[in-house]
Amino acid sequence: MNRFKMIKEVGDGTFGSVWRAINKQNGEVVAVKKMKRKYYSFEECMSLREVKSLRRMNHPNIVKLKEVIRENDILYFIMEYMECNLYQLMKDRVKPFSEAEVRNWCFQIFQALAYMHQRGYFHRDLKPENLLVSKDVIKLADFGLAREVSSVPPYTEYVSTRWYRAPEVLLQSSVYDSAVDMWAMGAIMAELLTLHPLFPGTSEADEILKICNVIGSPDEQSWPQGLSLAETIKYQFPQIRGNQLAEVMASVSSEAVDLISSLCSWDPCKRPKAAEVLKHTFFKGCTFVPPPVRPKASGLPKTPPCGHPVLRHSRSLPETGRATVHKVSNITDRLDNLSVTSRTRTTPKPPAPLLKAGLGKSDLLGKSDEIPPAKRLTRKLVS
Ligand SMILES: Nc1ncnc2c1ncn2[C@@H]1O[C@H](COP(=O)(O)OP(=O)(O)OP(=O)(O)O)[C@@H](O)[C@H]1O
Repeated sequence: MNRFKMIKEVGDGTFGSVWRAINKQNGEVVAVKKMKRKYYSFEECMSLREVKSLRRMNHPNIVKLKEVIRENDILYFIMEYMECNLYQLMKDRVKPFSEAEVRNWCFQIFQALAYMHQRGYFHRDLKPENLLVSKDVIKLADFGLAREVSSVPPYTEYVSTRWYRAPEVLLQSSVYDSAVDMWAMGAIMAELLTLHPLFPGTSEADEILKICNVIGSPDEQSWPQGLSLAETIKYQFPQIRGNQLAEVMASVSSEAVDLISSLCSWDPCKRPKAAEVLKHTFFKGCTFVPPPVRPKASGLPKTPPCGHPVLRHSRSLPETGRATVHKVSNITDRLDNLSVTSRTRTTPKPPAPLLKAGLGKSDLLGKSDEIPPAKRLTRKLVS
């Protein structure tokens, strides 16, 4: 790690602290995520979800993992550096973002989601803190909870931050899919447009209550499977008609409200897929160019806002034409053979316990909301 000069801590999450650093060899500014627990073998690091999923992703709106380094049993992720996260941008704002800004960010994120969902992954912990921004480019980060769609349920571990957690996860369904990311995006979009979290539950039970208050309680018509899930865990939904989303979001366009209400549908099957969302009228005028067929345009200085062809590789690679193509494929190669450096100590260490994101216990059954201690201290518990 002495190749890197640590400049400043920029983030402290449950699993790692993130630093802005400089690669002394080439002067590149990078983000170094230093994991909090120790890793005693190379295999253990390579089986981490964050490594397994991120190394397969090569999309302009997914933060790039450049290197994985294990040194003295400490694991470091070297990532491309981003200036801030969406929560930081929101918390000091008085005036909500314009719809044009929200449209530009969300269009990019839905492209990243369409890409990863089509490749069989879903994120499971979408929240403003995990959406990183540099200028007008936004990228998905923190793949610590990402899952392969093809992985075999039941999914029993604690998943996602409560305010953005889909109802099927709150009701402890052991089978769920990429629709959980779509729910979270509905809540995030609404928060961006109003600067208030849409469902700021103080516990899991309160989270469901907050959802009912906004979209009304589910019934046999809107979500029959949800009623069965509730019955299984002996949970009784409050009977609430709910406000209209349009009332909660008074100054927001009808297109935005329509999209948010379809994303925040009780029934996961009724939520649109990311690829469908890109065609929603809210994104009218935005042009989607799927990554594999993007034109090799001359080097664009930065990610263009929606409405322009998307070719963001050139942002970090200021070459033009053929040279750009060459560099991009180098990056792909590098991702395929992601550089993993491991410097082990000679003294053997006992095997570390497997990384667990948490347990699936719920306060809906009178049990505590088992959130890792660091999460308890976050804004998620502020009502
Ligand atoms: N590539 C990056 N560039 C700049 N800042 C970053 C980068 N990656 C992460 N951060 C910052 O560090 C914070 C924590 O990072 P991350 O979410 O990866 O950690 P974590 O331990 O997995 O967190 P969580 O508690 O959400 O599980 C992020 O919210 C962000 O502000």
